[in-house]
Amino acid sequence: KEKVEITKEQQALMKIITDAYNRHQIPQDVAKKLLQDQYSAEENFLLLTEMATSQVQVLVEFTKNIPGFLSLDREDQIALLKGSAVEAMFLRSAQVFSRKMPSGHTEVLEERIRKSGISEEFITPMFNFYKSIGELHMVQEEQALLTTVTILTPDRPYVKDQQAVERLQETMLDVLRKLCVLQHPQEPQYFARLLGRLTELRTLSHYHTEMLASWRMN
Ligand SMILES: O=C(NC1CCCCC1)[C@H](C1CCCCC1)n1c(-c2ccc(-n3cccn3)nc2)nc2cc(F)c(F)cc21
Repeated sequence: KEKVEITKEQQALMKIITDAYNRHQIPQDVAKKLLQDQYSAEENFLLLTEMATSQVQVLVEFTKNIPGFLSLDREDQIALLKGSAVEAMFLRSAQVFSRKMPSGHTEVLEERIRKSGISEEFITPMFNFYKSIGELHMVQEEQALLTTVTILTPDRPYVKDQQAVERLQETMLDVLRKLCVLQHPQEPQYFARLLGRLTELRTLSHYHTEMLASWRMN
């Protein structure tokens, strides 16, 4: 069995990305807001647009800290951000939902989201995704690297130099793979499960436009 070891450079890379990921949290905690009050479908829709907008700004700031990202072609940087914004938003929502909360809070939060105005057909796939992320019990380094791998997806629309993005993504995947082996030694398939979530994430993100269009306003 080969000894898996994270190099000094990979350690430094992971620290930069994790610190940036933790620094760029959403300003006010939306989970707390949703637990405090019940909002109308219109208010929830507005809250979602506000959260999604601030999340995009957070995402732009975060990508500036991904070593090598700013060396990519400028237009490719924009194509990667545009292509990953919705996935990053659902991934962050899943991580917010999976956070350890006082008992009973997650159930209330789930109920508030179920009743927020999202149409029925999207509720199940969305919560299936949230729960499958929760079951992974990711450490924060894994969360930060998974978001980074999602942003550095070479086959987004309009990306010109896919090789350059692929090289960056490979670098991140190598660190993430080693981290998974070290963090979850009993589960050799953990890394593969983690990447499988990205497929589920992409599918969920295809519903995004329809989810907004079908928001049940009273
Ligand atoms: O604010 C949210 N997510 C943000 C976005 C940025 C980063 C942080 C979280 C929302 C929220 C807006 C108010 C109503 C109720 C939902 N949220 C969502 C969500 C629901 C639907 C959508 N849709 C996307 C297109 C159509 N629907 N996106 C996110 N899941 C959540 C899970 C939580 F634990 C949770 F706490 C909130 C969550």
